[in-house]
Amino acid sequence: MDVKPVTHVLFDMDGLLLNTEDLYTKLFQKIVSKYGKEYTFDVKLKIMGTQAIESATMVIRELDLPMTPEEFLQECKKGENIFADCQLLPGARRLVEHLHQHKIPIALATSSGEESYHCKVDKHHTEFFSLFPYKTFGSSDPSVKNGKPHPDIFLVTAMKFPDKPVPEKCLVFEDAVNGVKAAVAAGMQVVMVPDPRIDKSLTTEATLVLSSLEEFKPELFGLPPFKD
Ligand SMILES: O=c1[nH]cc([C@@H]2O[C@H](COP(=O)(O)O)[C@@H](O)[C@H]2O)c(=O)[nH]1
Repeated sequence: MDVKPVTHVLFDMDGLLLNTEDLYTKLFQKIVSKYGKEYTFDVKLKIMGTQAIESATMVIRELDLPMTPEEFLQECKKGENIFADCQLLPGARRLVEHLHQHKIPIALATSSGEESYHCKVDKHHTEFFSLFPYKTFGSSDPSVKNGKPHPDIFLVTAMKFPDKPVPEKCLVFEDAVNGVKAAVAAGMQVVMVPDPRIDKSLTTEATLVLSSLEEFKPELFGLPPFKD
């Protein structure tokens, strides 16, 4: 594990900061059940981290659904209140507040669109996400030409920092294989906190693999250590 010091930190959102992946599974299963299909983890694995229209296109193709991506996204929109009471994942608050207190530049880089972000954040997490001065919403940001696993979203987000860090100085936190691939393609180091169902062989591109953000030691990447 070849670890280099970093100065800027970029966070994925779904499945990394927020426990929305189980909710996505419930939402997608509800939609595909109408066609007698099962939203398996194998299918989910391919879709996690991709942008809305790509997610819809892939699930339709994988499960052979008789609908257009637009129709699928309309169905998702009808069920989006499922995200309203989502929770922060263990370790997320402590890590983000710690970096904020130590004035480490941080940003949010989620493939979700801005509208989807608000469904997840507005009820309980506005104050927490106000700690991120820079945010990129892949599904609704035209400057993100290609979604994860392409590097665009992380390169676009890094350019939002006034001091324009080089990719090597950026550390990405991700849960999805597509997100890790995007970070590596962007030339950034990446800490992966994968769903336990993800096969170990799919985590080898990450700089470091943790089972929870609670395990993270900032000093490993030259960041200020936790006091406690
Ligand atoms: O079961 C699913 N998980 C995740 C996604 C997609 O993964 C992205 C999660 O964004 P991120 O991990 O970059 O925060 C969202 O765009 C969402 O559409 C999905 O479609 N289905």
